[in-house]
Amino acid sequence: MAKTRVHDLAKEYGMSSKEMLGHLLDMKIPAKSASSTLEDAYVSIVRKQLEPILEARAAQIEAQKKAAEEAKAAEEAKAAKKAEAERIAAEERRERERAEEERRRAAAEKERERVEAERAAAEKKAAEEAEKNRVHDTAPKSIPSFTSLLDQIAQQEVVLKQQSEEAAQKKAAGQGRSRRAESGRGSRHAAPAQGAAQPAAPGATPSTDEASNGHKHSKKGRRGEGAGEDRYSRMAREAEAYSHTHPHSHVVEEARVAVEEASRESSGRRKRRKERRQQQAEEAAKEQRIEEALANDQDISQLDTVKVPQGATVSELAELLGAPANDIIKRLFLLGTPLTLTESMSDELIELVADDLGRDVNVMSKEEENSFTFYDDPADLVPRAPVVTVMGHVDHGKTSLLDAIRHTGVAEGEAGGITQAIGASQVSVKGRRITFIDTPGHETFTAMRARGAKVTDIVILIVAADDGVMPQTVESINHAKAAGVPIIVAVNKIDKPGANPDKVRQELTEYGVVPEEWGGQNMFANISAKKKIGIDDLLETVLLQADVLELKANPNTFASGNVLEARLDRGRGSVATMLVTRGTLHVGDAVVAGQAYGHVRAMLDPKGNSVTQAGPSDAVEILGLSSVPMAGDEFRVFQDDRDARDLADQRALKARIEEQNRVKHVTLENLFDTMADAEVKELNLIIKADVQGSIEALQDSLDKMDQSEVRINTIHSAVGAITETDVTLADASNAIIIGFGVRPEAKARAAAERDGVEIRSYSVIYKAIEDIDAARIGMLKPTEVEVQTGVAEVRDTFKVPKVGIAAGCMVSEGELSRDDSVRLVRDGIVVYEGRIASLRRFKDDVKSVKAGFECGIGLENFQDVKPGDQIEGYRIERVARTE
Ligand SMILES: Nc1nc2c(ncn2[C@@H]2O[C@H](COP(=O)(O)OP(=O)(O)OP(=O)(O)O)[C@@H](O)[C@H]2O)c(=O)[nH]1
Repeated sequence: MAKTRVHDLAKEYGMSSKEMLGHLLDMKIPAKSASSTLEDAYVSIVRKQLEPILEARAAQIEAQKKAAEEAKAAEEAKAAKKAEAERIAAEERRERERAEEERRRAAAEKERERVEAERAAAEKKAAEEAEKNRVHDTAPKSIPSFTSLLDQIAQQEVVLKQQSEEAAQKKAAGQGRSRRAESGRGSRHAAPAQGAAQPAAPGATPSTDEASNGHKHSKKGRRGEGAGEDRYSRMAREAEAYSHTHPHSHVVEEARVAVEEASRESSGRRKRRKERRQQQAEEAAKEQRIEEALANDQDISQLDTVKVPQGATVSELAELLGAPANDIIKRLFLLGTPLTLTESMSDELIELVADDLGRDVNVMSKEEENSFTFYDDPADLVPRAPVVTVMGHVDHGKTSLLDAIRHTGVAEGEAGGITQAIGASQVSVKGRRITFIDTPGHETFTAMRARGAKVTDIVILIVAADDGVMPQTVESINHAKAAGVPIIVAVNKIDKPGANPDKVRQELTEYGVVPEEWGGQNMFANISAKKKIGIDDLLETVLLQADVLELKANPNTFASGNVLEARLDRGRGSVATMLVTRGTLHVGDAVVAGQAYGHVRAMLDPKGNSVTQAGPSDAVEILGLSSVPMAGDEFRVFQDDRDARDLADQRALKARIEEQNRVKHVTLENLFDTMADAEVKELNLIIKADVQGSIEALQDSLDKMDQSEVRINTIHSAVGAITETDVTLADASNAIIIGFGVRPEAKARAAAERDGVEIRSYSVIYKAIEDIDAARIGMLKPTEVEVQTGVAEVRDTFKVPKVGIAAGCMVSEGELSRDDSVRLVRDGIVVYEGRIASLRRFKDDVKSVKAGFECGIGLENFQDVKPGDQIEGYRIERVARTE
């Protein structure tokens, strides 16, 4: 059903998420935060209820909009009116100036005419006088001479010129700047234009005009006068005058605002363009992600989800979500879980905070986090062998079936008849290969079996015909179904009297496993693993199922796949069984698997043959890794050695930080429980084992224990010897260290003694479970306690008649007694557990040897002693239970 998020709905209604959440609360509709989703039914209720509110809001918004528009229009009208008034005033002023100029010019003309008339009159009078003098032959002394008259005229002309120049200067004072501002027009060209501002005097003589303009103007300039004032000059003058008279004019202001707006718009456009480009790039990237996800059969609905590693710190989460760390701290505080930046968060907290922020997160386990995604062109894919896992109830015949398939005697060699680690084998049927992953069969190995189903293509469910469907049969079905792996049923032990294969078929239908012949999906084969009946038929069925699945992979690329099992081998170091799922793995390749890194030094196929390469669906054991990866870790080859090393280093660093944080790890659950039940006791454990399978088996059993009174916390678990770091961690967190098939290093033992940390070692898983259970009931009131007696270091070995190989030792700690139980430890791994066959000092049998003395030790039924080994002595002391 389609769902709508609260914040989307809020946005649609133009309200904040908070407001919407308030409405939802009023309507009693459950919604936690802005990102909570609402069912369609709720959404329609919300729409109905919010209708009146919406209408009122819409009306309000409309009214506001209208008022704003009206105010804007009024403002505009006012501005226009003001501008018009100013324009009219400017026009009037210009008109006045023009009239004044006209008047001045008319006066000057009148004056010139008067002077001209006077001059003419004077000339006439002078001429008459001269005629008179000539007639009377005497020169009258009182009559002005012609020269003086000319001088008089000249003086009058100077006055006229001065008047004219004054007028011109007055005008020029207002025009000078605008002329200079006039682009492409020099002042020499603009100057004649000022004369042209007045109506040109048709009768004006060149001399008069030149006199008024200082005789500087060219003919061209004078021609311009006739065409009226230059347009640009006038505009400039007007603008200048306007800006002077109206220094804060709204027009100027409006222009400035308009320019700003325009530039803002252009930067806004740029921003929008950039955003659009970004959006397009994001969409393209998303499309590609979707294509790749589809090609890899992934869930595309998860693409917008932020991936957060399990145990992320507050600052890491902030960075991943792109949210301020303070914001997250605040939210955590409100949730009642105050954490600092460097403290890690539980899965629930991460999800709660992210939900609060309206984000989708996927809290990834280490396995998921370390997984790689590859994309192959379909053209590069070629058919590959099926990978098969045999599952079923204990003793229904898994080992016998694998044995029958391999024609080897594995079942007889197995300690206690229980397969304890994932191995792999490969068989060839009709020229086609099938890879088998050998999963363990006891109930405690459920976790590992689940992983077996994950890496496999087909599950063979083995059901004993005499026993029928049992609890682990059902579990196996569930695991296979959860992993989406098809099930082929092998009905075993059909050789037994009373075997009823059809009854098995009938029972299985209840669990959705229906034979093809009955119209179902599952292929069935009746077999006898012991008598090797029907095995070929079963294998052919497997090939048939593989054909249906059309299994393919690209072999021509760098290799990747999964670690099936890994352990620390005393001679060879880290040994890992890898299943190649893609590409081809070569000797010499740089590999990263979990935190382990290294070059493939050597490769062995399931038969123990040395090989140089392994392709898709091949399982190989590889040597050369720096440390022991975890079963289930993904591995991949890097072309550049440095990349491989960097990735492994990063992961190791991250793991260390997480481990440090784990001690102060807080979960909501813890918090609530502690508050609810202050009496709750906790048993903290650190589990170290020789193989990952043992850890998972132990953990699985622990999880099933009743933890209502005592909570069992595994604060750390890993493959390898018990180290000083483990003891430090145990000390800091008040934990007990459980060693399964491993022993503490000398430094670790010393630290444990110093700090009072308890280390308990086991070789049988059930014993460990039993002890922990006992501890849980009585909060560690064990009936048996192991007491360490002494430790001897093997310096040399020698042959002793009847005893075999004996060890020349130096007792380094305590006192070793003849009756002590012992274990032989090599590189932190328990190689042997048993008793002392002989204890001697210089050929004499002795009862005990103290620290600092040499001795010869022979072990019961064990000859493989090597220099450097440690022999640890211990006694089991019984302690009476007090309850
Ligand atoms: N009669 C008969 N006995 C069988 C057959 N297959 C296995 N068995 C016996 O059943 C017992 C259990 O067989 P396993 O192969 O060890 O069974 P498993 O499921 O591997 O057991 P775990 O490893 O303990 O989970 C052994 O004693 C086998 O000899 C069969 O086809 N017929």
